[in-house]
Amino acid sequence: MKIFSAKQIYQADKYTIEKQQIKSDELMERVAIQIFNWLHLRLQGAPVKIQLFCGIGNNGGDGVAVARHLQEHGYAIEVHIVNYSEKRSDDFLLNLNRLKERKIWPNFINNDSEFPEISKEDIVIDAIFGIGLNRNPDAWVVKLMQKINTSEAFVLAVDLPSGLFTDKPVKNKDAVVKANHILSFQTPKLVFFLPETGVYANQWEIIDIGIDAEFIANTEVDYELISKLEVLPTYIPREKFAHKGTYGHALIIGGSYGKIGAVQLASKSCLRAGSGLVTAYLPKCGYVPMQTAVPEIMVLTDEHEEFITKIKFEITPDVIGLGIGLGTANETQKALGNFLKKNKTPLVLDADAINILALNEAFLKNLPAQTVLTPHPKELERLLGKWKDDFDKLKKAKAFSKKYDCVLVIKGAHTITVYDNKGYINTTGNPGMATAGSGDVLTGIITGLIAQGYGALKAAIFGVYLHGTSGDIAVEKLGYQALTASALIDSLGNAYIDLFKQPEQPPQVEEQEQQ
Ligand SMILES: NC(=O)C1=CN([C@@H]2O[C@H](COP(=O)(O)OP(=O)(O)OC[C@H]3O[C@@H](n4cnc5c(N)ncnc54)[C@H](O)[C@@H]3O)[C@@H](O)[C@H]2O)[C@@H](O)CC1
Ligand SMILES: [K+]
Repeated sequence: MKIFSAKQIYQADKYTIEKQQIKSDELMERVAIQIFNWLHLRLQGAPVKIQLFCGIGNNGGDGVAVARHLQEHGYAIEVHIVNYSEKRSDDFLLNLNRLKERKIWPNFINNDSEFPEISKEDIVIDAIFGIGLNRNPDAWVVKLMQKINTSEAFVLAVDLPSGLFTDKPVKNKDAVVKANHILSFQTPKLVFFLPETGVYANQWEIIDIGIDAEFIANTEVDYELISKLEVLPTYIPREKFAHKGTYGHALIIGGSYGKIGAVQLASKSCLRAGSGLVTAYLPKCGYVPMQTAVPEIMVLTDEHEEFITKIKFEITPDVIGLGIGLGTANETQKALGNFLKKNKTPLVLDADAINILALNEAFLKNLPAQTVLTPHPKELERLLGKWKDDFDKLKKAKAFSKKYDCVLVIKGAHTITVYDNKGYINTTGNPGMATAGSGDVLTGIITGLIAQGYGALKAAIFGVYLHGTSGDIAVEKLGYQALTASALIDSLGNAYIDLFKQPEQPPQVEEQEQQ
C-alpha cells in the first residue's frame, strides 16, 4: 500500500473531487458517515457521552459532521470547537451551520476558556488538527491536549492524532493527543511507523473514502507499506523438475569462540528459507558443533581455532551471508578487507561485518552492487553517524544506500528497507522477536532467498516479511517472552504456507427451501 505525503493527500483530494464531479463537502460527508458507522457498530446506541473536540479546519469539519450523524441517531453528544485560529475552512463552516440548523449549539473553547470536564467513561473524538498542522500548537491547545490525555477516556482520532505532523518529527512530546484508536483516511501516515512518533499510533485503521484509483496507481511515493498483497507476486514457485542445484548454493561466513550458535541459526534459516545447498565457513572451534547440530549443512573452517583470519574457499556460492558472530579481531578485519577486494559474489552483511565496515570506511567502495546490509539501530548509527530524528535518519539512510548502491534494511518494530530513494515498511512481526539471534535468522532468510534467484531488494523485502510472519505464528503458541530465534526458524515453513491462506470467510447460512 502506498503511503502518501500530506501534499499528495491534498492532490488526491483535488483530483478525486474533479474526476468524480463532487463537491469537497461530499468527500467530508463520506468521511463522516464512515466514522459514524464505525462508532455506531460498536456502541449500538449505548447511552455513553461522546465529546467531540473539533478544530476549525477540515479535520474539525469532519468532527462536526460526525456530531450531526451521532445526534440524528440519538447519541448524547457535546461538541467543542477548539478555536485556535480565525481562518475557518469553508467545509467546516458549512457543517457548523448544518449543526446549528438542527439546534445543536457547540461550546467554543478559546485560550481563556475553562475546559470541559472529561470523565473516563466518556468517548472523546479528537478532530482538532489533521494533516494541515504546520506549526506547533499554542500553549493553551497543548493544555487541552493534556487534559484529554489524562482523562482516561477512550480517544478516537480522526485521520491522525492531533499534534502529529504528517511528514515531520514532533518536538514537544506533550503536544500530541494520545489516541486509543485512529481512523486514517485512504492511506496510513509515515509517522505511524517510525519509532519516535509510532508510539502515538499503536492502533490504526484505514478508511476508504473513495479516492480515485487511477490517481493512487499513477502516483510515485517515497514509502510503501508491505503486507501479503505486496509480497505474494514476488514469490517464486517450485518447479516439478527442479533439483537442489536449481535453488542455489549459499555460503554463511561468521562465528568466533562462544558465538558459533549465531552461524547455526543463520545457516539453518537459510536452508529453511529454501536455499538448495548451504555451506558454513567458521573458525575451527565451530566444526564439531556445526556438523552435529545441522547435518544438512556442509562446513568449511578457517585455519584459526577461535576466529576468522582468512576468508578463502574453493567453492563458488551464489550468495554469501557474512558477519554473524564474527567478532572484530584485527585479523578478522584484515581478512574481510582482503576478501572484499576480490569478491564478486552477492553479499548479505550483518552484525560484525557492518561494525567492521564502520571501522574501515575504505572497505565500503568494494561492496558488490546491491549488497544487502541489515543493521540494528546501534550498527546503523556506527555506519551513518548520529541522526537528529527519525526523518533525518531516513534521509541519511537513503543517501548512504545511493552512495554505495546497497540495500539498507533498518531493523526495528517496523523494519524499513531502503533502496533507490524509496522505503519499504514491513507490517509483520511483534515484540517477542526482540530476542537473541533473531537478526541472525533474518540474515539467513535473506541469503537463502537470494540463493534461489530473488533479486537483492526483493529478497530483503520478502525476507523481512517472512521473518515477521514466522514471529507472528510462533507467538501464538509461545507468547512474547518465550519466543526464541530457533522458534522463528521452526515457524518459517508455516510463514510460507500462510502466504497462500485465504482470509477466513464468515460461515454461509444456507437458504431454507420454501415449501
Ligand atoms: N482525502 C482526505 O484525506 C480528506 C481529508 N479531510 C480532512 O481534512 C484534514 C485536513 O484539513 P485542513 O487542511 O483544513 O487542516 P487541519 O484541519 O488539519 O488544520 C486546520 C488549519 O489550521 C492551521 N494550522 C496549522 N497548524 C496550526 C497551529 N499549530 N495552530 C493554529 N493553526 C494551525 C492551518 O492553516 C490548517 O489548514 C484531514 O486531516 C482530514 O481530516 C476530509 O475532510 C476530506 C478528505
Ligand atoms: K485529529
